[in-house]
Amino acid sequence: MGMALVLNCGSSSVKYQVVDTTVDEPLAVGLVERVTDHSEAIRQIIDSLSEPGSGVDLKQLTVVGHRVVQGGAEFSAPTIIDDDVEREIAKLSTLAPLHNPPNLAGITAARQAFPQLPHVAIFDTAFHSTLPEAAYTYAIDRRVAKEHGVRRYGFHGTSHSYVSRETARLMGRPVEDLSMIVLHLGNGASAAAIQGGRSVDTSMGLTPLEGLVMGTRSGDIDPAVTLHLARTAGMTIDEVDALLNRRSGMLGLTGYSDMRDVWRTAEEGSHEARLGLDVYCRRIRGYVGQYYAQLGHLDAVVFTAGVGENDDGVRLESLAGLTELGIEIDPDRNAGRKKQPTLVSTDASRIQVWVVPTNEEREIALQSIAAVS
Ligand SMILES: Nc1ncnc2c1ncn2[C@@H]1O[C@H](COP(=O)(O)OP(=O)(O)O)[C@@H](O)[C@H]1O
Ligand SMILES: CC(=O)OP(=O)(O)O
Ligand SMILES: [Mg+2]
Repeated sequence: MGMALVLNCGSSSVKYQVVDTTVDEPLAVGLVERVTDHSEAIRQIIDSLSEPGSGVDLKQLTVVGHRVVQGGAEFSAPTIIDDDVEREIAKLSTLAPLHNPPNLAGITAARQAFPQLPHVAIFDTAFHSTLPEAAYTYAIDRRVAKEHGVRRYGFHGTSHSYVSRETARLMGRPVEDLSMIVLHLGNGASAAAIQGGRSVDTSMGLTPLEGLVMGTRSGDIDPAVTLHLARTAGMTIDEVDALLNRRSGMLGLTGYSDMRDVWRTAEEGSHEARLGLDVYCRRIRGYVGQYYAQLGHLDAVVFTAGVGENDDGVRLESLAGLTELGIEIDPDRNAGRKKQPTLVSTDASRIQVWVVPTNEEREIALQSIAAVS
């Protein structure tokens, strides 16, 4: 039992929740957008929670839980934060350049605001620590890989873990008996193959750049694209980094990183927007096929996060044409945004397709409270 303030500090936003384990709904939930200064954002959050009528008594807090994206090989469990842990998280920033720096800024500001409380880091990478060696190993010189820690880590683990357990519960079967593919499609996006509740493959790699097409990130490309741009276009490493992480994906293809804008312009007749959607959905379909083959048996495909929960067009198009593989969406069940878990496959579909809203903040709260109990 306990009460947690959860901070999910992103590159441009801070999401927060106050969670009491004895209550299903959060006591407070919010989002501060267009954040440039995380100390300032956290001060704003604390001010608004301190107001009478906020529904929260901050004196009741027992822990502050922080989302940290990259935990590297060091962290595979919830970790109580001290100065050493903060330094380790800072060192891992090169392996999650859009994420660990804001995560850390949030930790520093919150430790100053609540010095008397324990602070716990919950890592995106932790759930993927079960990846088999063959799934996390890149086919490069193994001495170079070992010396520089080059391997696949995987991200969005808190979401993949929560959503896979929630899906098993909804299907009325033990998660230990199920094989599923979870598609976390937010601004960042990743697929995970989950067997018996354990992650056995995932599309993000050393950093959150690999895999699916995302809002501003390219996902999979030939690594020689980087070399080519450096050699023939004279781009620096930092320029290529910014290109692939910040100016690619849907933004690079269509001019918009938000799927609502992409659909709108596609419907207005933009060829680029329509092509962007085709590239996005084709990549998802490819990963579903790949993970289906790796798992050998599949019970469910699950959509979650901003795009997965809200974008019926992406769901429909990415799983189109898979009836022979036992995957068939029902267009009527699929239609619309899903605020609640929803079965969207036909009754004839051998493999169930679900939309299950994620709740990273609640999961972080529960894990943080457990870590200090
Ligand atoms: N109604 C909607 N229809 C289609 N896409 C949506 C809708 N609402 C949100 N999205 C998509 O969800 C994305 C944000 O997803 P989210 O999971 O909140 O991302 P993050 O946690 O990375 O900020 C937006 O960029 C947008 O593409
Ligand atoms: C790891 C990652 O890509 O996170 P987000 O989707 O929040 O950007
Ligand atoms: Mg997210």
